[in-house]
Amino acid sequence: MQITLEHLGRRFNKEWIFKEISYTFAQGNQYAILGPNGSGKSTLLSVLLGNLTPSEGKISYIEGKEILPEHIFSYISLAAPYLDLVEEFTLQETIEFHFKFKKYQQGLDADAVLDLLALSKAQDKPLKYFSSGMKQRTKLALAFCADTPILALDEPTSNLDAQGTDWYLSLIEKYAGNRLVLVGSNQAYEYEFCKQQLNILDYKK
Ligand SMILES: Nc1ncnc2c1ncn2[C@@H]1O[C@H](COP(=O)(O)OP(=O)(O)OP(=O)(O)O)[C@@H](O)[C@H]1O
Repeated sequence: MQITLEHLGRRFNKEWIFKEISYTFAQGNQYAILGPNGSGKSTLLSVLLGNLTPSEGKISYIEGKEILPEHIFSYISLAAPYLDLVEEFTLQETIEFHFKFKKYQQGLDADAVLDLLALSKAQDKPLKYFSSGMKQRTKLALAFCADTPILALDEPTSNLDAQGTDWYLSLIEKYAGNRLVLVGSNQAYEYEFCKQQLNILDYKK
């Protein structure tokens, strides 16, 4: 999978969030998208993932052949604070529902995802009774365990304690190696492993 941006820009009303991004993201690499609060990290991620259209420029997706932006969602796993889970579902139902639409990474199944989460006692609990940290762990596990070439993580350790952060870093080692990883962040410990870094502030005009 390769994502290529040519002179990409996005604005809301008259405010340009970023302009003139020409950049190539390639599979097997990890990219940190950096910038202070409100600078546009989530906006850029949303454009990269086909959830927002660019205001100018071009974005193309190549996976052997060109993929149309309207089809790119099936190549992506996203974990983000603004992504809602179905609160009425139990953890078991959440996992089963998610993997009706995405394939498991090789060697994984619903039990393995539960083991990975280490929340087996909460297996039959509706997510509305989960703590914010338990919900964040769930979102991360679903994203890491799905077999998609693109893994997008916006503020991946939000609501996680120190143990949860270590757990997240262990998932990066196990399940991110051969994917195109995008991390929107301003916390060094959650993106330090990213060899490529792109700062939104370099694309303000
Ligand atoms: N739908 C929208 N309509 C108008 N303005 C928006 C919209 N979405 C985002 N913005 C604005 O775009 C700018 C960038 O927001 P964005 O959420 O991308 O920043 P961020 O870098 O991810 O911030 P944070 O680190 O706080 O999560 C902000 O000024 C925000 O108010």
